[in-house]
Amino acid sequence: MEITVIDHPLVAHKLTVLRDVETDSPTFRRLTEELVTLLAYEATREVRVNPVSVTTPVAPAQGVRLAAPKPLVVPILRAGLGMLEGMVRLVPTAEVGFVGMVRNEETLEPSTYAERLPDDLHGRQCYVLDPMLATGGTLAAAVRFLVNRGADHITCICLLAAPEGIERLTSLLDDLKVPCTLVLAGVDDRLNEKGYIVPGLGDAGDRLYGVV
Ligand SMILES: O=P(O)(O)OC[C@H]1O[C@H](OP(=O)(O)OP(=O)(O)O)[C@H](O)[C@@H]1O
Ligand SMILES: O=c1cc[nH]c(=O)[nH]1
Ligand SMILES: [Mg+2]
Repeated sequence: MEITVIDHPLVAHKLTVLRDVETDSPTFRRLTEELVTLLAYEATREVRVNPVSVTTPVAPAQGVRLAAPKPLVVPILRAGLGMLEGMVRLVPTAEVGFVGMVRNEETLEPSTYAERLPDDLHGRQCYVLDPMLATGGTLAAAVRFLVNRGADHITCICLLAAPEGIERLTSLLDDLKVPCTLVLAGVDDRLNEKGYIVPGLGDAGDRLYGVV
């Protein structure tokens, strides 16, 4: 798996404010969207395009347009939903599918409670959105789900990861037959005994939408 950690002062600045326990939900939501737009610029470097010709007011010109089928953006509910606007701002013609997953806070195992995706993903480039890659179980299950449906190119966009989670994700997806890349704003120190990223930013879903 190809892994890119974005090294940019604006990303570092926004991530720092996002982490701050004093940052309120409206600001957290806005910063999440802004960060995703910055990460998406790098994450879409391999998006498929076709050559096209257009005519400018002055002369014919050669260019490119996004290829069909359209890219599919898949936020992992709940917290990944906070990343959706920032992503579709950059790729407005993308389609959007949804997967709802929650991690059991005792066992740290993910379970899927909702899914609304095209049945057939053959030939689709998929962009999976989830702010937190902690143990890696949730993201690995989501990627596996999309590949089993036929997706042939996966890009995961996360804000923060733990080194243990990246290692586990890589090993869980070791046998994947399609290209899979991971784009991140930062890699933190470790996981704590509750499976939270340290220093992290706490529970991303709760900070976006409130404690449930
Ligand atoms: O890498 P893992 O150890 O699997 O954990 C990461 C997952 O945990 C969080 O979601 P959570 O289960 O809290 O659901 P939520 O988005 O509804 O808050 C986060 O958004 C990831 O989906
Ligand atoms: O640090 C963490 C780990 C899992 N989920 C979160 O929202 N934060
Ligand atoms: Mg949560």
